[in-house]
Amino acid sequence: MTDASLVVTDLRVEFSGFVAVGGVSFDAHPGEVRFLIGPNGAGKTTCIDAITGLAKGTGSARLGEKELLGKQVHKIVRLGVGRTFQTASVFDELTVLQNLDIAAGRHRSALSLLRTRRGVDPSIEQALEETGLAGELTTPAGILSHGQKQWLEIAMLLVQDAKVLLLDEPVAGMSQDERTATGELLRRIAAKRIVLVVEHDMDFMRRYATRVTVLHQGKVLSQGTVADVQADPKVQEVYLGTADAIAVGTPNRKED
Ligand SMILES: Nc1ncnc2c1ncn2[C@@H]1O[C@H](COP(=O)(O)OP(=O)(O)OP(=O)(O)O)[C@@H](O)[C@H]1O
Repeated sequence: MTDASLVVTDLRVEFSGFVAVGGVSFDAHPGEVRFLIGPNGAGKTTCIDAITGLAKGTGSARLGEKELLGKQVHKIVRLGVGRTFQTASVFDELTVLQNLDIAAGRHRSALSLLRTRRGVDPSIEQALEETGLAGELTTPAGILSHGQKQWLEIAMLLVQDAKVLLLDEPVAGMSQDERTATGELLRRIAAKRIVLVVEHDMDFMRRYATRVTVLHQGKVLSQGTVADVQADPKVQEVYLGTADAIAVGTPNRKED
């Protein structure tokens, strides 16, 4: 839960002289589902990497009064900034509850593992309810569906009380039903947290984004509501000739 905003100003990331992110500014507030979109190589993941300390960036990325750039990864996590990766990173051989215990920094004895329900922390209980995984407590993460694994990752961030959730392509590879469930989940968790979603899926973006920043070649191409960016000729030009062009340029036919 947070009242603070994430404000990124003139973010710049270079890899051996190659400018991957060249002066990007955007902000994200609690209560909105914020999207970062753009073609392959636009710099979306690198922005998240810089905010979370995995890539060295210059400029500024502030969470409230706190500057994140230049801090070590674990210190950024401690400030409440959590992220997911394009491939879900859960422990396949452990149960859903064990994964959440680890995320919560809790060590559960073998005995209490047998009496699972009784020993569930309120924060874990809440994360399970919020992500729809309450019925999967004792399921090994490895046999969860692709969508459920992503939700487990999000649940792990929730038990850590993440104030900022940076989600890298959360619906990639999901079924239509899982996408819808994920969109609803993002809306719920965004009510009191900052949620920034990197996505390629334009239908999903148009359905759930409150505001969008479009990146292209490391720079902000367009920024605003879904309607704003859809109507922007610069955006249409960049997506022209790609599979995404139709989705950006025309109303959503599948899900509206
Ligand atoms: N560690 C790295 N070393 C060198 N170049 C990198 C590194 N990480 C990313 N890049 C380059 O920076 C640019 C931006 O990459 P990034 O992964 O941020 O793009 P993206 O918008 O997330 O793309 P995608 O949608 O394909 O994931 C790309 O040209 C990429 O090849």
